[in-house]
Amino acid sequence: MNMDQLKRQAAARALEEVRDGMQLGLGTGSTAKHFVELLGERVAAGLKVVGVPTSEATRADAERCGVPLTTLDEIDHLDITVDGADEIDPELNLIKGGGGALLREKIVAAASDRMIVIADDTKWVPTLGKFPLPVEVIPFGLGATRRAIEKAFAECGVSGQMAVRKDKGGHVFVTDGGHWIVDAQLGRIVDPPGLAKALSAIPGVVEHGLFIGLASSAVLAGGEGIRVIERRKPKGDQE
Ligand SMILES: O=C[C@H](O)[C@H](O)[C@H](O)COP(=O)(O)O
Repeated sequence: MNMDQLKRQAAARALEEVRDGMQLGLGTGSTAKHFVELLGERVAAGLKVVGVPTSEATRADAERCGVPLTTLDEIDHLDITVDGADEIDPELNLIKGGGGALLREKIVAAASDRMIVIADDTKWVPTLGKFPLPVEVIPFGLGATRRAIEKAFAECGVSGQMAVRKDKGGHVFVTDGGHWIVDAQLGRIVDPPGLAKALSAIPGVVEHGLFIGLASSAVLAGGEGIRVIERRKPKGDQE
């Protein structure tokens, strides 16, 4: 089975949790796209749900697949968000934002009763950090923001190269929110909750790709089948 088939399997397993009448957060990326497509098939067969997309790309996919959409202004909570991840650790802390959608993804995940992370099992890591950590920043004053980020890294016992993300054409990548992304090659993040807190406190940092205490479960598809890992601590508990 190839990687794409594994991603689709994980998406199909998460879909089993969806019930009629649910309000869903729709993640972004190649794995979440499978979920939106499979959800669209269920909607066509009569399932009644509404979704809040976490990016313009997912909005377009959902519209194409016939999934009815709403916003967090029109509804007051989401039952489940299903989203992919770039790395998942045994505490179900995540690195997200490889596709640049981390800000909306985090807003949507935080508004959800449950967040189910779907992935092929190569995303499962003992320690976060091999995948470059995306930090979404305001372009104004970027030099000062970068220095503050470096200081936060040092205080949290990590260091590494930082680079402003570029698109395929070599232009600065601009997020759906109109911001830029700095990717930091940290290697090994020893204290993800501590680093998340330090980055969130920096003016100029809009959001970062550390998702701490947000995932309720992870569905990992691998050569030997599907593993579902439940979070031990309640949602929002960062200790
Ligand atoms: O910004 C993008 C998201 O955080 C994605 O969920 C993450 O990058 C994983 O994407 P994929 O399923 O394509 O590996």
